[in-house]
Parts: sequence; C-alpha cells; structure tokens
Amino acid sequence: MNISIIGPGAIGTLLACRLVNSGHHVSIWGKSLSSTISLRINKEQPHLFSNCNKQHLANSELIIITVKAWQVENALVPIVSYLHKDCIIVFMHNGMGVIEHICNKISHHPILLATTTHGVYKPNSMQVFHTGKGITKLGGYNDKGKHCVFLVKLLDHALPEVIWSSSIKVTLWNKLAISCVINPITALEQCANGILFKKRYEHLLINLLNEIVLVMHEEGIETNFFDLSFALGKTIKNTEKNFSSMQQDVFFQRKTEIDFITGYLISKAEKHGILVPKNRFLYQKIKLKEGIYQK
Ligand SMILES: NC(=O)C1=CN([C@@H]2O[C@H](COP(=O)(O)OP(=O)(O)OC[C@H]3O[C@@H](n4cnc5c(N)ncnc54)[C@H](OP(=O)(O)O)[C@@H]3O)[C@@H](O)[C@H]2O)C=CC1
Ligand SMILES: CC(C)(CO)C(=O)C(=O)O
Repeated sequence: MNISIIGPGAIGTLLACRLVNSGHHVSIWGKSLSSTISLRINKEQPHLFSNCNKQHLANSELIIITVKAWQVENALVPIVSYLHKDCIIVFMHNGMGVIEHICNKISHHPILLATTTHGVYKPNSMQVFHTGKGITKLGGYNDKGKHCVFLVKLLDHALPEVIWSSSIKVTLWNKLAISCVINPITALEQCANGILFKKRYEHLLINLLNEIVLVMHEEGIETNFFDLSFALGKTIKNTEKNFSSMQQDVFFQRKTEIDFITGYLISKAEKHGILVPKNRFLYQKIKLKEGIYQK
C-alpha cells in the first residue's frame, strides 16, 4: 500500500519504519525541507524516506497523522488539497476534540482514530528507541472509516498488537479519563507515574475520577467509578516507572496536550452544566506552568 506518515516524530518514525519492513511504500511529510530523510529504530538498519513529496502524497492510499493534538490542524489543512478523494486518514494522538474542528474539511474521506500505548523516545531527528511494546486500538470516526476494518491486519502485521474498536469514542474516553488523572499530576510533581500509588494522592484521585464519571455519563459513555479506578490502577502499575507524556513536555518546556485532555473534559462538563473543580484546578496549574516557560 502507498502510505504517508504526517509528522515523523517518535510515533511517526516507529510506524514509518515498521510499515516499510512490512512491505509498504512509505513516504513522510515532516517540517524539514530535505527531500529525503533517514530514519531508524534502535540500532536497526536505517531507511531512507522521501519527505514532503506532493506526488507521493497524492498517490497515498492511507495517511497516518502522528503529530501532537495541538499540531493536527496546522499539519492537515495545507495538505488536504493534494490528497486523493478516497485516501484513508488515520489520526493517532493523545486527547480528544481535534477532529470535531476539522472534519468538515475531510468528511468525504474515510476517517479513523487510533490510540496507542507503545512507548517511543526520539533523542534526535534520525532515530527512535522503542522503549515499550504496546497495543494500538483503531476505530472508524465516520461511516467510511468504519468500513476500514482491514487496516487492523495491515497495521498489526507492521506493528502489533492492533485491535479494532467498534466504538472508538468509548475507547478514547476511557483513555482520556486515565490521562486526565495521570498526566497533569505527574507533570506538576515532575515524577514517574508510580507516585500516584502514594496515600497522599488517594483523595485527589477519587475526586478527579468522580468528576470524570459524571461527565462521561452525560456524554453517553457507560462507565462507573469502580471500573475506571480499576483501569487507572492497572495503567499506573503497568507504567509505574515511566514518565507521562505531559511530565516530559513540561520537563522539556514544550507545549502540552492539556487542552485536548483535561481541557476537553472541562468543555464537555460545561456543556452539561457539571462542575469539575478538581480537574479545573489541575488544568489551570498546567496552563500557568506553560505560560511561564512559553513567554
Ligand atoms: N512518544 C510516545 O511514546 C507516545 C506518544 N503518543 C502520542 O502520539 C502523538 C505524537 O507523539 P510523539 O510522536 O511523541 O510526538 P513528536 O513531537 O515526537 O512527533 C510529532 C512530529 O510531528 C512534527 N510536526 C509538527 N507539526 C507538523 C506539521 N505541521 N507538519 C508536519 N510535521 C509536523 C513534529 O516536528 P517538530 O518536532 O519539528 O515540531 C514532530 O516531528 C501525541 O499525541 C502523543 O501524546 C502516544 C503514546 C506514546
Ligand atoms: C496513560 C498515560 C498517562 C501513560 O503514561 C499517557 O497517556 C501519557 O503518558 O500520555
């Protein structure tokens, strides 16, 4: 298949290299002006990709957008006119709410959303380290996207494990709930995820989850406090030594994805007239931190 990866950062590089290994024709579309870019995973053989080639983009049957949530619009809008009308678009980023703003520009394409738990670290522009094998969940955003179940086999062959989600909205909400808790706290405390098991966080975690459950119910997502806290505990355990993406963004003084994580939760809470003071408090603290280093 002809595939383009839009945003060859940590996740994008991992996918690009694995898709080539799996026999696909892969090009990339990044911010660099070079016409070719060499990318490698760990110490494996590097692959040479064509970069920002409009013809390759136009020939793409599938594009996977792997930029940060707040970068999606700027990455997608300039390239939409080059895409073939049937080109499948997969979005893979943390958080929710991005597609709502741009779907009218791409609604004739099959659109899918994906969320992944792979861990990837990119120390320089040419190499990534695959630090944790994970699971990718994929599902259709529009009707055409829902007909693209075949992509599970294709992507699973390249970078297992890939699972089809028949309700990607539910999958993303469950991931969002966990991120709303782990990401801002670990970013503010600058600690690994495992710290959240400490007794002193218990009340905060309970309050955050209770607020999140109310919003999820109003959004039509079937959940309850016990299921969510079990899932949260499992994620903290599985990633106890890891640093969340937001911890790293704050550490390196980068813009975080808070607007698409807690910010999304707050916007839905406001829509339903639900108060989420604990989540709002964390949101404001992160915005304050970002504001200081972005000045
Ligand atoms: N890394 C990880 O382990 C995981 C990441 N995720 C999620 O995946 C998403 C991507 O994360 P990650 O790969 O780490 O992020 P990166 O910042 O490493 O990758 C994003 C890439 O997109 C590029 N980019 C930004 N804007 C544009 C544009 N307009 N056109 C083309 N390219 C652009 C960036 O370039 P530049 O750097 O020059 O801005 C960068 O190379 C995030 O939502 C993240 O939360 C999820 C699970 C794990
Ligand atoms: C689930 C969690 C918190 C894993 O660290 C994550 O999504 C992230 O780091 O962004």
